[in-house]
Amino acid sequence: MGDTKLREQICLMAKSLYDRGLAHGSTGNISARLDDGGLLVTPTNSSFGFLDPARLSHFDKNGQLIGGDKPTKEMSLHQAFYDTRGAKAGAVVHLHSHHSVALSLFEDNDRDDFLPPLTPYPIMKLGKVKLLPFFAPGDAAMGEAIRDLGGAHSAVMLANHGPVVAGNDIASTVYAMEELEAAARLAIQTRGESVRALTNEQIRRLTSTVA
Ligand SMILES: O=C(CO)COP(=O)(O)O
Ligand SMILES: [Zn+2]
Repeated sequence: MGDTKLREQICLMAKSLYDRGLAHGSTGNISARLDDGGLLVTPTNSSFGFLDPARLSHFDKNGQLIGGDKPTKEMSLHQAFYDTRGAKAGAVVHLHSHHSVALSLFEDNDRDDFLPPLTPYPIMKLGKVKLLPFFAPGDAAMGEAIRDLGGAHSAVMLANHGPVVAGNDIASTVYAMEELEAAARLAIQTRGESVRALTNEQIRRLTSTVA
């Protein structure tokens, strides 16, 4: 996407997340690829509700900061997804969304498949979400942890911190993130109840026809 349009889209998506309580205070960050291989990134300590398109951090295709405010302190996290997922990664979104964080606090999570398989869309849009250990905001070690996954996951959950999703473009990445949060919410609401989860066969069919 071109510069002007992408700036507008990042700010529009960020405000939509903020308005619905998915990105409170100054939490979260977004990055997205420009047509020329550069990156637009939300500035550090900015609120998703009040982003200025003209002040987004702008990196050229060689990773040099060439404009805008100081970028998010989670650049290592974002860069690790771009480096390991290649052309599949056109945008990365990180949030501190409430239900995803809440679900990560329980001891009995499946670390290789964080979300219980209750409904189709999270499976279709995210695949298996890897649960990673806690990393403090700004810790470059989380970038290394993503690199260690070798690009196998489009979504990870940082325990006690927040989810990170990479996707083809800004819109589909935000939508996938919303699936993660909705699935975590459903998992919490049904926790301890005797629910009918999707069967392995149903999951297999969903993942073989991902759209
Ligand atoms: O989510 C955040 C830290 O993990 C927000 O950090 P930034 O304000 O630097 O983007
Ligand atoms: Zn964070």
